[in-house]
Amino acid sequence: MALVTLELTDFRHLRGPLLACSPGLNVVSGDNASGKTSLLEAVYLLGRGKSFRAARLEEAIRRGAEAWRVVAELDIDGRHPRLGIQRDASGFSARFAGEPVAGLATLARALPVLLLTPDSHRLLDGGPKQRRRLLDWGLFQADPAFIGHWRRYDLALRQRNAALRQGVAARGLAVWEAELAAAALPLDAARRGFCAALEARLGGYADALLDLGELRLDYHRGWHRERELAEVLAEGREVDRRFGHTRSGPHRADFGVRVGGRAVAESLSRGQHKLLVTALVLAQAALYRAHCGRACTLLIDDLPAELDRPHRARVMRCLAGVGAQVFVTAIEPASLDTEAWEAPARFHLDDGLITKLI
Ligand SMILES: Nc1ncnc2c1ncn2[C@@H]1O[C@H](COP(=O)(O)OP(=O)(O)OP(=O)(O)O)[C@@H](O)[C@H]1O
Repeated sequence: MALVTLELTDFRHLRGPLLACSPGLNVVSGDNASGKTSLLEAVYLLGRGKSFRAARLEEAIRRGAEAWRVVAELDIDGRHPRLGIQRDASGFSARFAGEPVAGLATLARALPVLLLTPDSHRLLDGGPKQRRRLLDWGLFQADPAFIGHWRRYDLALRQRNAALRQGVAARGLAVWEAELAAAALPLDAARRGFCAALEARLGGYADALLDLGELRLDYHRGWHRERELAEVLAEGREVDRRFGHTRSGPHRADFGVRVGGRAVAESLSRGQHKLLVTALVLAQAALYRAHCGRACTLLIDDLPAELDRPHRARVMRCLAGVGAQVFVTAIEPASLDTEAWEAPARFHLDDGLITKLI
């Protein structure tokens, strides 16, 4: 799975010809505000249908224009379908292989993208939502049944929350609690298994990038580890009523990384933090490959930031070995060691104008 070509129309200030991408490394260089992050944003939008930097997609419409469009030719096991997205006055729409796309799941399957930005440290030291998303994206890709488990649980959760707010009596709540507890089981089992697989890969990448010593990934399922969820929900009814929502269950799941027995937030430098998050994303890309038998597309914004030359070289070597299509941005392309890559594509940006360097 890879982007073969990319065509941008009125997407922020980006302009230029159809871009022929490498299935391996793509280096995107340019000064500050030249459009490097915008280029990654366009690719991310193709695979996720959401931006990582703007809540409102109309913000990306070039000033003075009425719509933006991003179209790519993909390579999926030798087939070459087109994937196109646009945001115009009527909203966001997408087409894949000539058909309108109804949900984001189609985009995510067509172009699996993973992202690393200078803000990605939040994955480890921010709230649990991003970590749950990481697990669920991986499971969504790896296990066709996962989305069904997730939807069943989500529906039961919304029903119980609505019942709590409507003051439904205990007997009525118990019906949703039984369903919630049943729906929680496959979700929890899938996440637990995924965390174990992620931990196994993470150790290898963390060793290659950081020399930290023993590293643990602790999975928290979202309710007391020795209790049945139905019991916990029944006991917590009155407090849940006051809060207006369900406080226990897989929607509160999380994981944490510990190094030498200590939480990472307490013990690592910023550079080490970045390397550990990089190791986590590499582990995710490797797992995607192992589960799906294909490459995903890795987007890395400002790779050199906060890393010294030896560590940048280590990251580039690990990236070359993970078997993904990679887009990296850098102000100075010479700061990236591309020796391990065959025929990287190089793009340069100058105030939004993209040129491919030969
Ligand atoms: N809707 C838009 N229309 C036109 N130009 C836009 C729009 N949105 C953003 N820009 C321009 O894009 C520029 C920012 O681009 P971007 O953040 O992609 O640059 P960058 O190369 O990643 O920068 P840095 O290296 O500083 O992070 C801004 O200067 C802004 O003027």
